[in-house]
Order: sequence, then structure tokens, then C-alpha cells
Amino acid sequence: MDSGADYLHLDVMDGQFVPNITFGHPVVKCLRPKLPGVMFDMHMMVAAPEKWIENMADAGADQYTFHYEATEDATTCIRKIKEAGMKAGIGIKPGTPVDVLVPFAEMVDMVLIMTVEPGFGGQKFMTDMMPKIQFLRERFRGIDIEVDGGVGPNTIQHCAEAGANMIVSGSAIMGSDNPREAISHLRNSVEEVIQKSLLER
Ligand SMILES: O=C(CO)[C@H](O)[C@H](O)COP(=O)(O)O
Repeated sequence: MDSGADYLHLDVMDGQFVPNITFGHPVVKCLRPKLPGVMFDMHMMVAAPEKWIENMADAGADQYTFHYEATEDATTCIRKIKEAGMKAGIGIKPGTPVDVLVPFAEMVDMVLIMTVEPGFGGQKFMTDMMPKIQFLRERFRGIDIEVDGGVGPNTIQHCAEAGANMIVSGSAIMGSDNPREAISHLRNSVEEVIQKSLLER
């Protein structure tokens, strides 16, 4: 396990799965040539995520992260994402128990633990989601575990110590006087905990 690759995390919201709306694959397709070499992780906060897999692959997405709650058939969704040539991620909302992810943890490239209700940036980090990360890290040592929602300099330590190795951060970086420094701080916090845990083994 390491601190994972760098992705541009793009929040797709459909006004159904979450009470907000952003953009879809046509915008991703326009963005793709403007950011060569940048990996796009689509965070699909949408109902029926299986519907947009081909479109997002065609638009140039690298990873397709959907919500467990949004589909009746997560296994087929994962298979279709991989067949379309993308990496697969599966996430859960705060109210969903973590054990639903167990059957999928070794089928996907990443699991996502939401630490806010999906739909809006700038919300308060939910520390009580940390046991979900610990649960997954204890059982699946090598997987990528991502945390999303309210993560910044004041909350990163909780995520890192629980075992997360991929971090999404919006407001804390955009609101910082020095976004580069803020990113380095988040990255270093995760790296330090990973290195320490490797030494302790
Ligand atoms: O998925 C999201 C909301 O649904 C956002 O990506 C997430 O909340 C990040 O924003 P912030 O760091 O401001 O909390």
C-alpha cells in the first residue's frame, strides 16, 4: 500500500441520488484534451450509475467510482467499468454499514468512505466514520481506501491513522492561501503514517 496515484476528482451529481446537480460526460470530454496526463476519477453521485459507464470511458475518464446505494447490481457495474477500460471504485454514504463493501473490496481498485453526506462541498468532517476505514484496513491491507468530505489539515490525521491512503480535499485546498503547501501537508501526513506502519510490521 502507498499513498496512491494523483487524480483529478470530478464530482458528478444528477439531482436524484443527491440533492445537487453538476455536469456530465460532455463536459468531461471537453476537459480531457485540456489536461493531458491528468488522471480523472469520476465520483458518480448518480442514480443507476451503470447508465453512464460507456459515455464516461469515451469521454476519457480513467476511474469510475459509483455508490453502492445507487445500483441493484454492483458486481455487474464493476465488470462493465473494467470492460470499458477504466479502474473501478465503489463508495458508501455515511448511513451505509461498511460490511456491504466486503464482497467487492477485492474486485475494485478503490473503496470510498464518505465523511459527509454526498451533495455539497464545505461540510463538517464526520469523525465517526473512521471505524469503517479501520474495519477495511484490518481486513484488506493492500487496498486503496479513499476518504471524501471535510478533509483538511485539521482532520487528515484521523483519516491517515485509521488507514486511508487516498484523500479527496476540496474546500481546505481551495480556501488555503497556499494550495500547494496544503496538498503537500495532506500527502505527507498520509505518507508518514504509512511509513510508520510498514516499519512496525
Ligand atoms: O463529494 C463531495 C461532496 O459530495 C466533495 O468532493 C467533498 O465534499 C469534497 O469537498 P470538501 O473537501 O469541501 O468537503
